[in-house]
Amino acid sequence: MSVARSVQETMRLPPLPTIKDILRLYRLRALRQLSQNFLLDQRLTDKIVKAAGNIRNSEVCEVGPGPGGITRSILNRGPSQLIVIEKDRRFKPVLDLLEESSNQCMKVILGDVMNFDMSKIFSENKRQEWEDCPPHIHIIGNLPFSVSTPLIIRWLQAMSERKNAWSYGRTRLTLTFQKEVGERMVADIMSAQRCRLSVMCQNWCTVEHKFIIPGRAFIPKPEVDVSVVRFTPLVQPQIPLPFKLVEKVVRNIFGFRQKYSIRGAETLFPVPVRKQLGKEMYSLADVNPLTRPFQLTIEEFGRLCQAYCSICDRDPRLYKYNHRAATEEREHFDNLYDEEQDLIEDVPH
Ligand SMILES: C[S@@+](CC[C@H](N)C(=O)[O-])C[C@H]1O[C@@H](n2cnc3c(N)ncnc32)[C@H](O)[C@@H]1O
Repeated sequence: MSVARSVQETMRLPPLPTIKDILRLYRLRALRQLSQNFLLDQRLTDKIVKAAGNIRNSEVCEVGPGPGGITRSILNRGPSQLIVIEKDRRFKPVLDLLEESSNQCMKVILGDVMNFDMSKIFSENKRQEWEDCPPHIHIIGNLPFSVSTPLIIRWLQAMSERKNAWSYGRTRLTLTFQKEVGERMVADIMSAQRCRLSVMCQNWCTVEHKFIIPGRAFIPKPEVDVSVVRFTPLVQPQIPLPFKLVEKVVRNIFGFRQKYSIRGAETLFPVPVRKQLGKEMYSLADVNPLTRPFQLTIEEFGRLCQAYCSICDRDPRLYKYNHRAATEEREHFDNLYDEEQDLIEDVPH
């Protein structure tokens, strides 16, 4: 019998707080005041944890445990360690009770997951080389939608730099998102949902849309349904370039979703040279400028990013150009290139 199993069998977890308990605990009339949607149905919390894969003897970090529904399902599956990171200190007493019953398997950390550095929280012996199998470390969470989407962007960047939890190797993530966001993350080319998020997620990860939880399963019920999505970082991203650079090119190209993709690519450059450099970028990349953004494969985005780099390496000031910057900064660039264009045109051919 494994150590994890014997620990699990002696564990007596306190019952999950009921809706009434939560209302009483927080002296609330309505749960809506907490701006959170809780999952108190154990069949569903078990299903989320199962979607993460086999976590027995693994180290797990749960983000946003709240009253601990998913936490219980994690503990019941026998991890060797569970660290939970919760921002709202009102959940601390409930989580402390769970910690006490967990045979020292669980640790509660009050903190904001957006700025939390996980590069030291797991055991050293769990580290794996990036090229090896993913480590026996899992991150699981049902966070508010307003947190989970910016968080995954931040974490994709951390993965690309092998920082944070990804200093341990290709740590897997199982998270919930608003259904439409989850569908965008896995959207293929030509699909209506294909967007910047699809390209960014799929460039660094294998993304699996596991299942949908109807909004009515949550308390209080959100207006939308919820997707459970699992991310496994790729050994080699399809576009092996810095995150910020890829993000900039993909964001600009999707800036005009229904237009020819070259229209968005042109906004990477100051107005006076925009048409000319946009054309050069597509020619260098050997991509048809009349494709729409959602028709471009990640490989084509990769060639466009490489072409953008070649153009900027010739004139590194271009790397700094941002067509969404404050008017003053943008105009500075536009005037600069306007004057230079005049000079070029004045030179006799
Ligand atoms: C939607 S509730 C879900 C709670 C629980 N996981 C469940 O499924 O019932 C989200 C939880 O995330 C916590 N949370 C929100 N923002 C957070 C952040 N930035 N860092 C850590 N926890 C956060 C909230 O306090 C809340 O407990």
